[in-house]
Amino acid sequence: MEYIIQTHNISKKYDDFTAVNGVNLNVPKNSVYGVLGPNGAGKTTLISMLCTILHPTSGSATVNGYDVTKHPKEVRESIGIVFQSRALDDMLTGREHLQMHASLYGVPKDIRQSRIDEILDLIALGKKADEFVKTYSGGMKRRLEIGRGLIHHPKVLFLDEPTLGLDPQTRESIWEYIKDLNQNQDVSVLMTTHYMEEADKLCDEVAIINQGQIITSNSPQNLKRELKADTITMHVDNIKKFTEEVEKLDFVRETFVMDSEIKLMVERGENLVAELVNFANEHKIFVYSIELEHPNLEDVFLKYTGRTIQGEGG
Ligand SMILES: Nc1ncnc2c1ncn2[C@@H]1O[C@H](COP(=O)(O)OP(=O)(O)OP(=O)(O)O)[C@@H](O)[C@H]1O
Repeated sequence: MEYIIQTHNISKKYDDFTAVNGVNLNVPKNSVYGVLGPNGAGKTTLISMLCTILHPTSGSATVNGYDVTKHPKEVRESIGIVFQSRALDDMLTGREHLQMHASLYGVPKDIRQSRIDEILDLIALGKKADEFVKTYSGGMKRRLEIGRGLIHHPKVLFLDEPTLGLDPQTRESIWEYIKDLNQNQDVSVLMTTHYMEEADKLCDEVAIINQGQIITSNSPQNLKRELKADTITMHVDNIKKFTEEVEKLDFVRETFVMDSEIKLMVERGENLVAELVNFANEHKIFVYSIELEHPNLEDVFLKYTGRTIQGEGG
């Protein structure tokens, strides 16, 4: 596997406080990779080191094959950065922001105009491209910031909390946009988030970071699978009898009965739905409905840290 970002025991101390503690990351090329963790976990510190904004206290990292401490210039040329702090000037237009950035990032003059048009097309600002940023919606501003990070065709885009503070609808449109960028523009994306749903929808792989350390990493799907805790909820006509019978089955780990519904904790629930309906029929029990739920990334976080991610002030 080819990796676009690799870190080897990278650490950062602020005086005596260790914000990032011996992190090893392997980010596959052309993936969307999520660094997940509560506020203060060390996410921003970690990506700041990868962007050459902060110097590691120890350990090393490469981005696009370049060492972040030995070849910071080459690293910077390889990356686009969209950080949390909004840095748009209300009194400039979207196009002017892109013009400024293109010149800052040394996009050659003869291709600057076409590059700006290309990015404007990509971020779909439409007529708003020539209006002041102060008239933009939250989503438009975020798209402009992302477009600005792409003006010099970086290989890697760093996104720090890309949808922080945005409403659910705008958030979804940014997600689609990031996915599209990754798939159609061959941009690898490293993003931080404390929104589990965001990581689940967007990321090919995630690393869960807590108190400066990676506690686990894998695809969201595998992380959830590892929990082995699917829930099957059934609504049946004779709950008492069904509960008695179903509790005899080996694959049923636990049951919870609520009114006329029973919740069964099982592993790999997708293989058991048909079996449970047949089982009920064999016992002359009518099934009104059956529903399968997989655990979410929030459950994964809870398992590894013993607390919820949002409980940390997210
Ligand atoms: N310049 C600094 N000096 C001292 N401590 C710092 C500094 N910057 C960050 N920290 C501390 O390091 C820890 C990690 O901070 P960091 O910003 O990397 O976390 P984060 O996971 O990005 O959190 P958030 O989601 O809130 O941005 C926090 O406890 C923070 O208070």
